[in-house]
Amino acid sequence: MPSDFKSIPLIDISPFLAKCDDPDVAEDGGVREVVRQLDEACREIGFFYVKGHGIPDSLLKEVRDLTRNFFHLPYDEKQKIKMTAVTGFRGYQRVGENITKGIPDMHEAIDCYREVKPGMYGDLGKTLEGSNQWPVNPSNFGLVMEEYISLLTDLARKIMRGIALALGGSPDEFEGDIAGEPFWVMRLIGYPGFSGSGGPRTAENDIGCGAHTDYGLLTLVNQEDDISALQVRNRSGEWIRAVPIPGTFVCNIGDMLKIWSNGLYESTLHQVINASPKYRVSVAYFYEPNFDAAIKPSEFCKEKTGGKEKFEQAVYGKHLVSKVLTNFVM
Ligand SMILES: N=C(N)NCCCC[C@H](N)C(=O)O
Ligand SMILES: O=C(O)CCC(=O)C(=O)O
Ligand SMILES: [Fe+2]
Repeated sequence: MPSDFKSIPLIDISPFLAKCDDPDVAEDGGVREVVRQLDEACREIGFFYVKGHGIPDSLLKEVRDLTRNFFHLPYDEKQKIKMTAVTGFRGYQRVGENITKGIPDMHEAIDCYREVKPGMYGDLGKTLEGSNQWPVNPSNFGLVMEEYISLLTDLARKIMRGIALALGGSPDEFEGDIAGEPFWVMRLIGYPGFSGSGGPRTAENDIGCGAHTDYGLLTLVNQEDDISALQVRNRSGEWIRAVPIPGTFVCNIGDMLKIWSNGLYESTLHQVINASPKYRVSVAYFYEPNFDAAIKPSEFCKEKTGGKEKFEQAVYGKHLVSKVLTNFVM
């Protein structure tokens, strides 16, 4: 359960990043302070901002600019990389194609996943087999995105080392069988501005992305600097805004970390409503377990939470595929 938080904390992770791969990482004072802040944010909220993450501001902006420019192209151009079951659900989906709890979301997106080669995970992986579809214009689109993905994969792996320490484990708790071969998902998302001309606002025309939790371990959202649209639900059901803080990522916990920590950390409900007249883009990167990892409450988290398993084991890839298949009707 999240608490009745009213705002989301900002954590400067630079002291931790400097030491996170050292064998004696847990002994450093600066590291311990970052770990304490991570623990508090993950227990009470499931969301936090990070700064001091080392990803240049210029790259964060370039990725958003490429995304925005693509969505501003005519539909004919965008549908050249259309997402279908045949493309392994990779590619472009238009506004209203993604569905959350039965209601079409008011966003368009390009969905990307770590490559899945034919037969790689047997039947489990079939749905997502394929490689990503990048727009051909501008010609560096795919390269920039792949560079970004590789930097974020490394950053997320490091933050997960901090989270492992925050839970009271060893730093490499999530490496090996859990996330030694991390799957990742990335969504380039565009939310049309609210025009006010389509009549009164209803759930059907208002919600950029309906209330949901994320599926994996840790999400890093690169959002627009000047539009506040992402909202996070606290214990009383109030929606607290994750107002943009330029140069930061909004991070949040996914379902697999909730299970692994036996509920010590929560995957918190969130939604997106773009009430501004301006078009909003965001780029959400999801750091996930190994595709075929079976995730269950860890022994030491179980001990800390009364000794009983609160959640059943889940195979990450199965969880993801079941979501993908209900997010789109095709
Ligand atoms: N890979 C992640 N986490 N994607 C989040 C998308 C959330 C919306 C989706 N229709 C849903 O209902 O889950
Ligand atoms: O656009 C955002 O700020 C968040 C998007 C999100 O929650 C998601 O794609 O899972
Ligand atoms: Fe989300």
